[in-house]
Amino acid sequence: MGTKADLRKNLKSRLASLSDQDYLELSLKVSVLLKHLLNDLHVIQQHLVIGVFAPIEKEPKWFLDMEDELEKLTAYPAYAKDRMVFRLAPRAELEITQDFGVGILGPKLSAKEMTPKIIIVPGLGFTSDGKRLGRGKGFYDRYLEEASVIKIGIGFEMQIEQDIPTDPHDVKMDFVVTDHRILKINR
Ligand SMILES: Nc1nc2c(c(=O)[nH]1)N(C=O)[C@@H](CNc1ccc(C(=O)N[C@@H](CCC(=O)O)C(=O)O)cc1)CN2
Ligand SMILES: Nc1ncnc2c1ncn2[C@@H]1O[C@H](COP(=O)(O)OP(=O)(O)OP(=O)(O)O)[C@@H](O)[C@H]1O
Repeated sequence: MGTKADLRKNLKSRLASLSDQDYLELSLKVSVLLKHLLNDLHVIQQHLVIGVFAPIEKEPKWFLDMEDELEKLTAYPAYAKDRMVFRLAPRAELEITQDFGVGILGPKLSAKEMTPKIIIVPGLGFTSDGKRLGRGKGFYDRYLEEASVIKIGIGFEMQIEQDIPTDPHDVKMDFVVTDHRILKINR
């Protein structure tokens, strides 16, 4: 098994090879399965705030098949003194920010800070037993360390690895959703 850095490079080039059309088709499949999982978790009936993300690069467009009611429950990552918090906002109210050092859509500073009950976690790679490889900044690992929250990793089937090198601070997912399947991790 290589290092995290090697694996990141490998996964990034795999994703870069996805055509725009495949990216959209696979995203739609991810979104359909994620919708089923969120229904099973009674997100809308129970008004559970859900931490999501504004996709960058080839992260799945998880929202393509979502119900409109979900928009009232979405909270997006925001930078706060070196750590990440979540602020409630519908997708239409996001604005471009450079707060994390790269241009990403994020909530306005006036948006209400919330503690999500469920977090949709982006990643460069996942394993079927819930390991995750992120972009190497540690924002999610540091946030998830303190939060007792249901963690749903999402990515394309091509991002599923046999194994991923981990450090003690790496946090495991409770579910991994791809374009093919919903993996429930038993821990
Ligand atoms: N969509 C999305 N939102 C997110 C994250 C994420 O991974 N994806 N984050 C997850 O932490 C946080 C932001 N942190 C980020 C850190 C690095 C990069 C990034 O694109 N890094 C480049 C390298 C840039 C550089 O180091 O100069 C890269 O990975 O190619 C993006 C987001 C919160 N919001
Ligand atoms: N719980 C933590 N406490 C302290 N430092 C941490 C913690 N989690 C991660 N870090 C630090 O963050 C950096 C990046 O960690 P790592 O390579 O595991 O990130 P990642 O999981 O790929 O990224 P991300 O979580 O942002 O998507 C490392 O230097 C690590 O020491």
